[in-house]
Amino acid sequence: MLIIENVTKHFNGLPVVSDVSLTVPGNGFTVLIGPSGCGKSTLFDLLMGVLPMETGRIQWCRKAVPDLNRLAAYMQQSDLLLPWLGLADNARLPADIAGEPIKESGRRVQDLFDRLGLAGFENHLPSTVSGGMRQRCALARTLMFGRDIVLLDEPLSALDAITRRSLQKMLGLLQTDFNKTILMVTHDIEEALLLADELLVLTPPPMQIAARMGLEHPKPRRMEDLDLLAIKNRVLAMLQEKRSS
Ligand SMILES: Nc1ncnc2c1ncn2[C@@H]1O[C@H](COP(=O)(O)OP(=O)(O)OP(=O)(O)O)[C@@H](O)[C@H]1O
Repeated sequence: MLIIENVTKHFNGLPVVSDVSLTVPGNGFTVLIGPSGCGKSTLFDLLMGVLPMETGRIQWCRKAVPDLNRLAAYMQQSDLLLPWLGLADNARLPADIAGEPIKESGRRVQDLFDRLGLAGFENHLPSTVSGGMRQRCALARTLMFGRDIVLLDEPLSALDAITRRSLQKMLGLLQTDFNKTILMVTHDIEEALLLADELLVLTPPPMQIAARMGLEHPKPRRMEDLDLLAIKNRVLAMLQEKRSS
């Protein structure tokens, strides 16, 4: 279980993240949804140890840890693939940096490429494949870190709606097939409702958690589900109210 308690951060004296606490059960999928600029990237930078926390504690598997730097893999909006490397070499980078033998890392990459629908594209350069394929490669690279926790910072926001839906299924695999503990931020309410076990609605800055909703609907989910549609409307109303208050 990942426990995050009382995280606070100011920039230039102004609060950006204000006393945020949340828990992600092992193999859980928690989604943060909030308005643009509410501090989501700052929160992830704090969790990853990129920025120092002013207050806050993190626990993983009942042990206090300073940050998630060595425990979590972080996937961002931009695929950050190196343009001069083929897709398989891009995905293998974390293993290369860790000094893993190429035979072993090559086998792991091939397994991921088979499961993520990238088989046959191992040697393609990023510029020669679609945005969806590049993000699948970025997902494979994230999985190559072999970490138990995955932080997803709007990983699909640069994609068109149809590609996005197919990639959402793939993000679901992180939980069902790869057994990860996942914390994701997104602006897309439907994406949140399709994937989350718990949905946390954020306030405009300074970031606080305005509402916590458990979603026990079996997965895979469909947005046609009337109950999910009702929750979507509730979350939308909440976000609009927070924006205007
Ligand atoms: N290094 C910094 N110095 C000063 N202010 C900063 C710094 N980094 C972020 N901010 C401010 O903190 C607030 C939150 O920024 P952050 O990038 O975390 O938001 P976000 O929710 O990830 O935004 P978006 O949804 O647009 O990606 C913004 O008002 C931003 O201008």
